[in-house]
Amino acid sequence: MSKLLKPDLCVIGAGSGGLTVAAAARAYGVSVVLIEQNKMGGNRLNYGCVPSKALIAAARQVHDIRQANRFGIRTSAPEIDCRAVHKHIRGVIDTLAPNDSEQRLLQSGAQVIHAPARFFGKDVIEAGGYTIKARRFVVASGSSPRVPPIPGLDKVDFLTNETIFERKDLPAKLVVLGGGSVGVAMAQAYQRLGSKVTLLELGRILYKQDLDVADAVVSALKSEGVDVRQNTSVTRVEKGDEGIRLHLESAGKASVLDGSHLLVAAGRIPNISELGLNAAGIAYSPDGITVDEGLRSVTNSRVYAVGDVAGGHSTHAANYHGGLVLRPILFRLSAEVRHEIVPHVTYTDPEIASVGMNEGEARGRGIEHRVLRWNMADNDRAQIEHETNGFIKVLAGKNGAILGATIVGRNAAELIHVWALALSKGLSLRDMTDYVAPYPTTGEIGKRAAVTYFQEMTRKPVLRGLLGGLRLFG
Ligand SMILES: Cc1cc2nc3c(=O)[nH]c(=O)nc-3n(C[C@H](O)[C@H](O)[C@H](O)COP(=O)(O)OP(=O)(O)OC[C@H]3O[C@@H](n4cnc5c(N)ncnc54)[C@H](O)[C@@H]3O)c2cc1C
Ligand SMILES: NC(=O)c1ccc[n+]([C@@H]2O[C@H](COP(=O)([O-])OP(=O)(O)OC[C@H]3O[C@@H](n4cnc5c(N)ncnc54)[C@H](O)[C@@H]3O)[C@@H](O)[C@H]2O)c1
Repeated sequence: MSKLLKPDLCVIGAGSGGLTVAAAARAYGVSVVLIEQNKMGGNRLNYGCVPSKALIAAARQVHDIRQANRFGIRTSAPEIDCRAVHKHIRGVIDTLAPNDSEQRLLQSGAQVIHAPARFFGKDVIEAGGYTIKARRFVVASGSSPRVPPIPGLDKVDFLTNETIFERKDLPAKLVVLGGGSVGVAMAQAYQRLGSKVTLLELGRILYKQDLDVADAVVSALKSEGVDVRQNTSVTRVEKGDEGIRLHLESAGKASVLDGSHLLVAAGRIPNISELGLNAAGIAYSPDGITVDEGLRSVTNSRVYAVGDVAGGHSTHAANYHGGLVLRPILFRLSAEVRHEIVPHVTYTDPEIASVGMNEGEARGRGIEHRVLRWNMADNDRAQIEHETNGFIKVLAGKNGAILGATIVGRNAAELIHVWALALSKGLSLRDMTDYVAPYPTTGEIGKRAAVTYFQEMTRKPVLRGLLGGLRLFG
């Protein structure tokens, strides 16, 4: 006999999206039941952002040591202690875990159930011996690694983001399948740590980025020794002498590639199949739960969806979604997702950070634009730091409107903040020149790019004539 709970709000999933909703709702005193079937903190803490960035940080240290001679500092080749690297990754997760813990939610007054949740009606969920009838539901069930239907893949061992960070040893010959944000970052990190990495991509690497942006990363990967193969498909996988053998096809030519390990980073699938969505009349597609602009299910008005299951692709998108759905749920206010203000980052070196439209999108949509560009090589701080690989591209619309910005370079994600704010607040290129930038900083590239928008104006004969006239007055 299951116990009946009747909270105001029931949240499925304790990842970034679900935790944001649950914690904020509790802060307003709303009764909340949160259901999580696996680890608190979801993908971000356990299998995604945190462990991957911790690994990348370790790999960056190795790279920087190898590059130290640029500053006149001689070092010997760094020795990598894989167990200690794993301990560092684990340590970061353990340090951050209390923020997402059950204890913290319990202290806030939420009830946490550890079990798979499933809808059994329009407003009923069952989980772990409880029946939960809530006024509103938020589905924040996230996504899982997509495993492509490659013959033989189901018969060999392969790694995904859910298993690779658990390893205490280094894959000797790592094959990475998929050249999206995850694949490229992992390929570079493992190569830096000492693996021999091959990166396989069906189409082009980082296909959502402009070609010049993606090329900056491809060149960096190649220069560091990663074997990058684009437009390459895997026709079959089997066990091989070294661990795994992949049969490849590229431009009509077949070849064979042996590796010790295979990392599948070929995209994500939303976690919807176990939720009983049909029983609740919740419409869905292969992309996730079908929601309106306010993230409400288009077919069940009691239900909202946030994060990866609602088409988000990042922790910050999940957090943003989480904050947004509280407006209608708690205050009966309207809400609308502004997709154009959500930044995207690829954590390679150089890093790629963007917000708003890129050049390809503007062209594809026939939107009038100008590209304002400033190279890292023309920035004093970048020269000082020997980090000259990269640039900023700002997309200017009519009357100095900002359509988007993409930054390529070390710590680009830190530099995109101001552009994310600009898009969020509707600032103009004039605004982006109208502040004092500290010198020497790489952030100056943004202001320099924005200034180029006004260069034509300084050459206008009318303005020059006016200046000449003013000089006559002494
Ligand atoms: C390798 C990697 C690196 C990444 N790095 C970054 C990064 O640096 N920055 C960034 O912003 N994004 C990054 N992302 C993306 C980011 O991790 C996700 O977008 C984010 O975690 C999504 O949060 P979420 O709350 O939607 O889902 P999740 O974090 O996936 O949480 C969903 C939770 O729901 C639970 N759940 C699912 N179904 C049920 C059910 N039926 N009952 C109960 N519980 C259920 C799951 O167990 C899970 O804990 C990365 C992704 C990967 C794979
Ligand atoms: N900072 C961030 O916001 C951040 C950082 C990392 C990841 N993420 C998110 O995590 C998610 C997962 O990233 P991802 O890189 O796995 O997915 P992705 O969809 O970005 O890229 C997957 C790539 O795999 C390729 N691919 C698919 N099948 C293949 C096959 N059979 N052989 C070779 N290549 C194949 C695709 O062509 C594509 O380029 C994305 O939604 C991403 O936005 C976000």
